[in-house]
Amino acid sequence: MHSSHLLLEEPIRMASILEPSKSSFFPALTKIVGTLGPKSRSVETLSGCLKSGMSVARFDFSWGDAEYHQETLDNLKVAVKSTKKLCAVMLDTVGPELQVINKSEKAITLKADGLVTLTPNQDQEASSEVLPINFDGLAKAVKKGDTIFVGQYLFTGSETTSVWLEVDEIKGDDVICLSRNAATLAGALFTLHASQVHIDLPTLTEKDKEVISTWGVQNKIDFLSLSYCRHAEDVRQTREMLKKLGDLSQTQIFAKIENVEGLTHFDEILQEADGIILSRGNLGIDLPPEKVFLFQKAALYKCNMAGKPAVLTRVVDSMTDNLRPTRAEATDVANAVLDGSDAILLGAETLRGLYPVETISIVGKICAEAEKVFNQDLYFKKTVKYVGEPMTHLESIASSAVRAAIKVKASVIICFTSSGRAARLIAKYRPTMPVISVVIPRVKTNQLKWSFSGAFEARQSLIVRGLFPMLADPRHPAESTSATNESVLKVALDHGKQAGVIKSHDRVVVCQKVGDASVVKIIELED
Ligand SMILES: Nc1ncnc2c1ncn2[C@@H]1O[C@H](COP(=O)(O)OP(=O)(O)O)[C@@H](O)[C@H]1O
Ligand SMILES: C=C(OP(=O)(O)O)C(=O)O
Ligand SMILES: [K+]
Ligand SMILES: [Mg+2]
Repeated sequence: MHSSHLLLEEPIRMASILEPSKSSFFPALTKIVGTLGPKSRSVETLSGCLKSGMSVARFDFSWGDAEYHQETLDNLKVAVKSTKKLCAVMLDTVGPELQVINKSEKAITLKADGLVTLTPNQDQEASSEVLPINFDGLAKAVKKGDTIFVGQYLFTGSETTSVWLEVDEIKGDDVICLSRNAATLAGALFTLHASQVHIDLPTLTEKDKEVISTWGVQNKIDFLSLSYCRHAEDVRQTREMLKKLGDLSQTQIFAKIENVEGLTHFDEILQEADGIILSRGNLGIDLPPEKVFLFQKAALYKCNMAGKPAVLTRVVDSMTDNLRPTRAEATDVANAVLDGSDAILLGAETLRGLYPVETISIVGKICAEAEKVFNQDLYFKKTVKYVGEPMTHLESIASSAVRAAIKVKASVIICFTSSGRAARLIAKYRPTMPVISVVIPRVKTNQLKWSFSGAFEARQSLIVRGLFPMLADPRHPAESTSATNESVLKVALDHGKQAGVIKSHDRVVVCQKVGDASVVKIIELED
């Protein structure tokens, strides 16, 4: 059993597999993003989600109005306060998503080998023969033989509510399709995916812009998930827009790659974006099944080398209705970690699933097991080689901190940072222990009032593998004199001890600036 991503050089003792894992304060280094909805919006459930390891909450504006999402977010804030677990907020756009309009919400039955017409005429009632859609350019975009997929929002693939259509004929603005399987479309929202077809709609729609500039601004969103990102220009335009929205100039843009168009422009998109979401729900139907794993591995590698966080979606769909993942899903979660994901995004599982808390907990446990056998040594060498020489000073410091921490078996790395850059660079080298990133607030002014930076930077590390933020007291001056360094370090150590990640006699690696010099120091605790 030899795989370069695994640290299993010796044949492992089978009995050791059965040894129970030690529980720790941090369920896993890998982060979990939960999509919030009907089954995950009470304060009680949200508290459970936070305690079991969700550190980013995703609000998907493909459905639901601003008021509904606000109620959920307000409950989340209550849960954050009572559990004392930080959680970042991600707004997910609608983008050029095609949807079936079923006003009556009556169930629609489609027969295998039956014909069904997709029409932009929304005055027509949805029925077994006609499905009205929200886009009038489909007839021009597809041709006979193309594949179109219609499924329940966040379809899991195992429902009988999704249908595979083959384009049979184009008639004016209508597209007549042959249904390849029988299905009953039940529910309020159906999305439509035309495989490998360019949809001539903007990546950021008017509705998206409105939601971002109202709901997004009010809630100071940490992340914008840019659905159906297809070009680097999509990210640049979104960035321009955010810049004009006050605090949102600090919002990070995560480009969601969901189709072949995004895959084709992946390198340029990665350069512009702050992070990437590999949206396997849609990619899994846009790509031939045998190619999905290849894109996953290649894209994660590129994100890792660029030092940008990568999020993978759709890992345990079957847990929407079940307490245990399938064997394939359980293995898939572990492989996501070994392939280099920073975070796992749960969709239907937390949104409308029966077991949101249990799902987060099980995914976290699988991630933690996989992290233990991740071949950090090989990964580290590969990354150093990729970066080449000369390294920037900061990158050299960051990689040295990780190397030192592993050599002395440190229990944590404590990294001082204001912009978050140093902590992100440490995470890039995938330390095997948690990194407490102590974000030192900086005073800023817009000539009207004073405020402190740091909150965005702290929350934005909640999506990066291994980083656990702590916001330092703003009364500590930002300049790094040795007296302030010592007092902030003491607070960080106390925080680590309270959390149970640091014990007496542990070694801790600290990365900070002393005067003008960046230093990595190793401290050994007494009691
Ligand atoms: N307020 C601070 N006190 C002590 N050291 C700091 C502080 N802020 C950053 N550092 C250290 O300075 C170096 C540069 O880190 P970086 O995150 O790029 O800083 P900045 O926030 O100034 O961009 C790193 O070694 C980091 O640990
Ligand atoms: C998360 C996904 O997308 P959506 O925004 O449609 O839920 C996905 O396709 O994997
Ligand atoms: K969406
Ligand atoms: Mg999707």
